[in-house]
Amino acid sequence: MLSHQKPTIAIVGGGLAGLTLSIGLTRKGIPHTIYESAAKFAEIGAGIALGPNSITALELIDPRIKDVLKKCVSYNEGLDGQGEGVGADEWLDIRIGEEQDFNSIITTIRHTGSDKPGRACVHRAKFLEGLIDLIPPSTAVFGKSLTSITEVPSTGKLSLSFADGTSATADAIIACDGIKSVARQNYVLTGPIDQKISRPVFTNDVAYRGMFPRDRFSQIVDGAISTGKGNLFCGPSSYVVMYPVEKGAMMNVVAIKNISSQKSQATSSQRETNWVQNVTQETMLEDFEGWGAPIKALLKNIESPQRWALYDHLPASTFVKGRVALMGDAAHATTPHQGQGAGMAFEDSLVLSNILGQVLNEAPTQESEVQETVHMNKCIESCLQAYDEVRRLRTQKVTATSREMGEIIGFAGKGIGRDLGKLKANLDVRMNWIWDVDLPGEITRGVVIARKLNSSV
Ligand SMILES: Cc1cc2nc3c(=O)[nH]c(=O)nc-3n(C[C@H](O)[C@H](O)[C@H](O)COP(=O)(O)OP(=O)(O)OC[C@H]3O[C@@H](n4cnc5c(N)ncnc54)[C@H](O)[C@@H]3O)c2cc1C
Repeated sequence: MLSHQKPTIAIVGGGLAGLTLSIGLTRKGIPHTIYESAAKFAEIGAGIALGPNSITALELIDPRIKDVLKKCVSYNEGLDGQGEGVGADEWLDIRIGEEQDFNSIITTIRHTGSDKPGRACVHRAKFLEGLIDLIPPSTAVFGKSLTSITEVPSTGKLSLSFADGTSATADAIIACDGIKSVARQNYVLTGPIDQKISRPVFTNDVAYRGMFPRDRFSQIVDGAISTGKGNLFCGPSSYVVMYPVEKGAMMNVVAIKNISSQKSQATSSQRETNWVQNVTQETMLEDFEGWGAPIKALLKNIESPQRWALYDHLPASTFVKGRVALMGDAAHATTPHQGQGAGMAFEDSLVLSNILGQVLNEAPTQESEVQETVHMNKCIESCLQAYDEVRRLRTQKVTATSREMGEIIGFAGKGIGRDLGKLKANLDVRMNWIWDVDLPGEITRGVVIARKLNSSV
């Protein structure tokens, strides 16, 4: 009797998607290797907000992530270490950012009816450090920049070629190589209609980022903005969001401007071919003319400002080709307006690691090595198809509604504009479908689909 063959899985990219998938696969006992192009795992020193769905996904991927979060998560001020207490359901205060009426409140967006706090924020680099500790040693190989994927008919394996001239083989490839994904452009989406879909699309939004020690922040805004919770200020075609990170020691600030109406020299898309540009403070401040003094003061205190062009993806017809799947930003990059890009990557990791874990582990042993390979490959394909079916529509809806969110909080929402009553009515409920997802139910749905596909001839 043959022993049961375990597939080898290649994860391309060790960002938040690749790392959480690796943790999930490890928990399910599925061997894998991460191929990362950089010399080490790295994240930028900015904050990231995690919705209730994101926290649930992380905790279900591996309960040890709870401990990682405990060490670095920040909740609204006054809540205990579990994020419980008065105001635990609050996500963001939405306020007017313009000089006139500065700081007047439009609404407080809340997440009600769940045990998860409405707001949880982490410092990216610190959170990443904690995740790295959960990856078994020798799981990752660095300096491996994927250039192409090919099938090897003689062995039934997939071959990964890297920029340094080396290659590797695997039974399945999960591409977590980010918004500019090579796997997306060169392997999964190569059909005639995929040219535009496979590449990132400039959304006409640009972002500026700042991080301030809490006391310094209070001094700059002269106490006008609370440091105890998340605040989002709205302005014309723009918004500025800020929230505490590092247990309240630091304040993360992100200022976003939609520049589609700035027609000065060339079209905005022609101008934003550089993803990150160094700009002068004057250029940055021009984008926030007419804003309240505390916001302008914050922007003035961002040293060496950089302007990040924001991109997302048009909806792909599939995330999967054979035994290669796209995950995280490689599959469905989104604007940050709903704070859900990483959250969707965590949900992907949870669903995919569980489908693979359950369905691969229950596959019956075959009589010959050849049959074993054929059966295992079919099983992998079924799992990836099921992942695609469960994850594609939800994640693409997040990308679409995120663009809408940007318009709404920039006073340009269709049928909403500057009507504060309509704005409140929309914002109060728009996140619920994202936050209230039944993740265990989604896993079960995926497993059922995979089993069904696997049993069909
Ligand atoms: C301004 C801004 C604010 C945001 N705020 C939030 C927020 O508050 N909440 C939230 O949930 N999300 C937020 N996001 C989105 C979030 O940052 C992303 O969705 C998330 O980081 C995607 O993770 P990823 O692992 O899929 O991709 P990435 O982080 O891009 O990681 C890709 C990895 O693959 C590697 N790689 C790339 N190409 C190759 C290759 N060819 N071969 C091998 N390795 C490769 C890279 O080095 C990298 O390590 C925000 C995004 C922006 C721009």
